[in-house]
Amino acid sequence: MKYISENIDFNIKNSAVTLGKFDGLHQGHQILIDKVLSLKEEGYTSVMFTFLYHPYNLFSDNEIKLIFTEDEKKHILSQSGLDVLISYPFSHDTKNIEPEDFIKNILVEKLDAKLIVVGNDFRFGRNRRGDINMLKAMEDIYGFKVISFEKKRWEDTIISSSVIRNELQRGHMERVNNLLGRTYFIRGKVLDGRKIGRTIGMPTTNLLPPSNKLLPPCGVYTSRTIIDGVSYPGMTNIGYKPTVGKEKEKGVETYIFDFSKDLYGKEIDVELLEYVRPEIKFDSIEELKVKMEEDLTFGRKFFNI
Ligand SMILES: Cc1cc2nc3c(=O)[nH]c(=O)nc-3n(C[C@H](O)[C@H](O)[C@H](O)COP(=O)(O)O)c2cc1C
Ligand SMILES: Nc1ncnc2c1ncn2[C@@H]1O[C@H](COP(=O)(O)OP(=O)(O)OP(=O)(O)O)[C@@H](O)[C@H]1O
Repeated sequence: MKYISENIDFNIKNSAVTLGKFDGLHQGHQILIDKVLSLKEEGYTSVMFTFLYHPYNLFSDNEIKLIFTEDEKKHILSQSGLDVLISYPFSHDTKNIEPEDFIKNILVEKLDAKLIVVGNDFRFGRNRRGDINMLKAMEDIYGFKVISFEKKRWEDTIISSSVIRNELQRGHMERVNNLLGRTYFIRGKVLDGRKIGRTIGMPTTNLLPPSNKLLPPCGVYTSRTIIDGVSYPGMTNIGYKPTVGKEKEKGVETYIFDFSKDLYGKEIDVELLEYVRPEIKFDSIEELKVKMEEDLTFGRKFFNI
């Protein structure tokens, strides 16, 4: 997969392009991705056009945190067969582009779009004035075709990134994973912890996600860790480790069942399955150790191991 970001001087030919923010690459997004992939088989260049920063970040002090960071998104899409991912810089200029100019300057001139694949509520350009009716009205002028989809639902809920972010902030992992249609994960390089885990007989892997990664509430979760394509069950603590001297950053620490290889420096994905309990500040490491043993017993039952 070709990845284009920051650079706005690209020139792609004969494309089938899907447009949007695509945070989470959820089931609804997947319909559009599958469509451009099927058009790839017909000879089109399959493209996802998205913006590098979540559009709200530029205009509010509160950074919008993402279900999947740019790296995680690239990781998922690089395995999908998509030809090109464009993360267009989101600046004041981009925000203020008139929708007609977006169609002409970007979709037609830079992407040579022949097919434009979007959800039926897709809006774009200054004041979100552009929509599928505007795109359809320009089909004959520019020689492209618009393919639009009804918004996919899960049970009674219309799936969207905002709904999933909301559930994630409440720690409703099963719901998050159902809405996503994939398992939420945190990708990162394994860091050195304080190495206290080893001394209490529980070696763990520590990840420190970037500040714009949306994490669920602090607490213990059942998890699966993907290492070199192999999935290992475990128990993950999300939080600040208050018992052993509070960390400044919210971290992701995992005990993997029956695993003893050294993982320092390795890139892993930690998938979260279910919330188990809150993170607790214990009065002693001994009490923490007892609780962690209980977590592992719970986990072994959960995974049937
Ligand atoms: C399953 C699990 C549950 C944990 N629960 C808590 C907790 O409730 N409170 C806490 O302060 N730390 C908790 N921790 C973090 C421990 O403090 C940490 O594993 C230990 O101090 C070792 O840290 P180190 O890897 O930095 O050496 C938990 C860790 C795991 C793996
Ligand atoms: N449930 C869905 N079913 C089908 N298409 C969808 C669905 N949700 C979004 N899309 C389409 O996927 C593309 C990317 O969507 P985008 O990420 O911009 O919106 P979203 O997932 O609804 O997020 P937000 O909650 O931030 O609006 C758009 O073309 C959008 O219309």
